Amino acid sequence: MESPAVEIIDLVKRYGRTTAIDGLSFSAARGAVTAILGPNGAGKTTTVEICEGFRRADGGAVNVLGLDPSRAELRARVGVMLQAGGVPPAMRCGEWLRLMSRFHADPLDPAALLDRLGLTEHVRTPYRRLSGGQQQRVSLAAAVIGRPELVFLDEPTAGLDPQARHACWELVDDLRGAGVSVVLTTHHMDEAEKLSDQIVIIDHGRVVAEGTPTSLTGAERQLRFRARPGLSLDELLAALPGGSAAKESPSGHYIIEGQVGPELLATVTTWCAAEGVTADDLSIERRTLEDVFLELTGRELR
Ligand SMILES: Nc1ncnc2c1ncn2[C@@H]1O[C@H](COP(=O)(O)OP(=O)(O)OP(=O)(O)O)[C@@H](O)[C@H]1O
Repeated sequence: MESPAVEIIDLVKRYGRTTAIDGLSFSAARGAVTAILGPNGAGKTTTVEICEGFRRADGGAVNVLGLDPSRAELRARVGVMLQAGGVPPAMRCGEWLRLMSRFHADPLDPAALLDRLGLTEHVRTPYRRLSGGQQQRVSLAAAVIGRPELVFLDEPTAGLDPQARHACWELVDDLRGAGVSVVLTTHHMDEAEKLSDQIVIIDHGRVVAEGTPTSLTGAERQLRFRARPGLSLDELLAALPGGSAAKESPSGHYIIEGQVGPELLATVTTWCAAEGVTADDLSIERRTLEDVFLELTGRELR
């Protein structure tokens, strides 16, 4: 049987007295997009850098395309987009990409790739003169130029404007369409939900949840609305069908769960009217990935 694109078993990584990765295990399937999510400092970049062969683990096992990440033969088969840098500052981005393409047997056309990522007018611009978002796009292009079997993208859309984000999403979709395995990290929950087949949420160097976007968010719908903070939900709960739940989270945002149908909707709006409040932005929708993420990893800042 073919090995997964990435297999991580009981991974441990320490920096001095900090245990950054603490027994992490998950697999990323071939031909799929796997998103690694987690709060700042959760261990995403460390994990990806170990998979890329840039860092050594202190324990556990990592296999990339069935091989140890340090194996030189992986360089031609794996594309890597780093969170920052990696490009000589004085190098023009067109030149850089042409140079990168020469390391590969069957590269993509550098000019077409730059065009796709909206960089054509900057081909002669030295890397250091590009904006942060443009530099990101050059790094993304360099990661995929060699038609890799597997691509690691560390926060590929951080700092990108909406147009560039969409171009990046399309590129990731095309990679999947071409059978490429993609492992990415992101802080954008909408991006993870939209792009990925599999999501792994990590915190404190361990997996706290994994699954498809739908298996994580569940199929059940919620009723949500905004109103003044501090409404007393006890009376509302008493009026709702048994098995319903009501909470205010965060302040001024109300979420009602249960049999979300006409009866529940009518009860909530009638109750709001009796309280003299208007239920703003009232909607019925599934839990979002962000809800799940915050429930699992908490609301404190890291
Ligand atoms: N080179 C290093 N030396 C010492 N500690 C480090 C080093 N790199 C990371 N750490 C620590 O390891 C932990 C995990 O960091 P890592 O960068 O992997 O997290 P992350 O999930 O990628 O975070 P972010 O979302 O902020 O990019 C953090 O506590 C961080 O402070």
